[in-house]
Amino acid sequence: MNETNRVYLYDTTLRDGAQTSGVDFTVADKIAIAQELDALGIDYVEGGWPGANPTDNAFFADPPKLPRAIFTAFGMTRRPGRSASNDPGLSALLDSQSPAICIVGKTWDFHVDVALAIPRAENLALIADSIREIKARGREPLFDAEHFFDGYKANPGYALSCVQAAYEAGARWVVLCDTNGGTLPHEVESIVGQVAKHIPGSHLGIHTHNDTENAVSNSIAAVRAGVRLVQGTLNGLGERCGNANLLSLIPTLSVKMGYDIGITKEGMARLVHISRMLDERLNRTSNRHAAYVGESAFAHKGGLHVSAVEKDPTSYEHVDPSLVGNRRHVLVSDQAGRSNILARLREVGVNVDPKDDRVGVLVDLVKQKEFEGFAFDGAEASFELLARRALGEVPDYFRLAAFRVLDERRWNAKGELVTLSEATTKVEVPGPNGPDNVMTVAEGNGPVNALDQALRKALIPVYPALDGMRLVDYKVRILNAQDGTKAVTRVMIETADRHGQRWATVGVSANVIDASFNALSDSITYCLYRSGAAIDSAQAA
Ligand SMILES: CC(=O)SCCNC(=O)CCNC(=O)[C@H](O)C(C)(C)COP(=O)(O)OP(=O)(O)OC[C@H]1O[C@@H](n2cnc3c(N)ncnc32)[C@H](O)[C@@H]1OP(=O)(O)O
Ligand SMILES: CC(=O)C(=O)O
Repeated sequence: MNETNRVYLYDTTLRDGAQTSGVDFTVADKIAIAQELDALGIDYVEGGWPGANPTDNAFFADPPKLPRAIFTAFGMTRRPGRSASNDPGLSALLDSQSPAICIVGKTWDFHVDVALAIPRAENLALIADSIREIKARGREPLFDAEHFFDGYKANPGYALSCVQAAYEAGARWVVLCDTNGGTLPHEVESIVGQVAKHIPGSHLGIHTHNDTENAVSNSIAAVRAGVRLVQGTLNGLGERCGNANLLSLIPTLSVKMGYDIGITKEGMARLVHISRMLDERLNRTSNRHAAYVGESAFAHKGGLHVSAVEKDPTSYEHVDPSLVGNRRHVLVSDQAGRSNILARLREVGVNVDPKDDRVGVLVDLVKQKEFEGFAFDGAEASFELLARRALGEVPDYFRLAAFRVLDERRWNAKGELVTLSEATTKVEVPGPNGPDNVMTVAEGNGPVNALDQALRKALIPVYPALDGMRLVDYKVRILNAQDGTKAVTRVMIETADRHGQRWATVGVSANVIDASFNALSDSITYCLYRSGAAIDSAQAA
């Protein structure tokens, strides 16, 4: 691979990513994320802005050991009226001991006039002096040319003189920033082409924002025009609409465009893990539809798609999902044909002859149920039960004879207003001498919780496998909102067992408690089926 094919990656998750609304990293988060980035093979890891806040100060005071990546501090040029050697902001960066320092500076004449309110020539001195000081102190200087594209459009000569000042003062990388995120790919490609006539591409970088949904495209356009360093963030975090998503850029630059980005095959296969790790740390729901790494990035729903994917996955997949650590999913819904059903059955270990009449019956059943309001795309356990029941494989572990739920709001002994629910269930379970009718009562903080508790009380003595099963998510959706309180509701439940295995079930009814019971009942049945609970052994118990 020749040198011009090498594109360096610079991660700014811990700095620009920290500017995302709702994101607030702890020092522990920063350490864990920096280590993941290093293990992935990112060239530069920007840790934050030493001197800007206590978290970044603590992080830079005791930075993680990164065997591979260049740990980088971010800050701004010296302030007007201060010398570079006596500027408190610059001193904080130099005190951080990080081997590389990236400083942001103005390149749009409008910002120099309005935000800094200094003569334009003085801004050039701010930039050059700061870069020279960093270099003189033995660090690698990088220059983030703020608002470069807007600046270039307004006054190309001045914008160029700013980046040239940085380059001539010794900046290893001059990073052209689309700070407001409004530049389009064709503009980026053309402007970078102009700049590359003055500063070699091997010293140019790109930093884009996603305000027109073009951050990744703009980065690609810049690379095509010659830049050899790309700044971005994990999952596209960043100020306002975010930065270029490195998790999209990495496979695109490497697998599709053939650049050497220093990421090994093993690193590439960790992309899904890294994306989810970040979401877990930030307590955010992962974007199912994220390119490459989303749960749905290789999910096939349309019957025509699945039919072809079954013959050859490349028919509807732009890359092999395993390259980025993802996997293929086949969804079952009213968009399904026989191929979806057969593929899903195979996935769960059921081998049916494709010509078996029951497959057609199951396709019709799924479509009818979806018409009634069920959604099996997302409730895979309910689909598996539906299929296995159609094949006569699921025993009747228990039978509900009746349930009743009471809700009460009252003042408790401490003078607090509390709402409590009480559920009574009557279920028929296998007993040593034939079916037993068990009646249980339980309280809960809501009707579904009370129902869940009452059912477990009845079932756990017979089926110990249910011990440790817990509800982890509960969602209600109104299906025909125009009917107001008479609307049909769909309840989706996610359950986990004590080993951390999770499964999702669905229930539908005009009555939300009834819909919840149906989803709950499927969830319990699924747990029993998977645990291999046998009715005979339950009877023995
Ligand atoms: C495009 C980007 O995303 S750059 C990164 C932006 N990120 C952040 O700002 C997050 C961290 N920032 C902070 O914690 C604070 O802003 C600090 C600590 C850096 C500075 O805080 P303060 O000293 O209170 O200043 P404040 O944030 O109000 O304003 C910034 C000042 O820097 C000046 N300034 C802005 N850019 C530059 C620059 N490149 N070079 C020199 N001075 C600059 C502004 O003109 C302003 O000066 P003024 O106070 O004389 O008007
Ligand atoms: C430096 C930076 O974050 C920007 O210009 O957007």
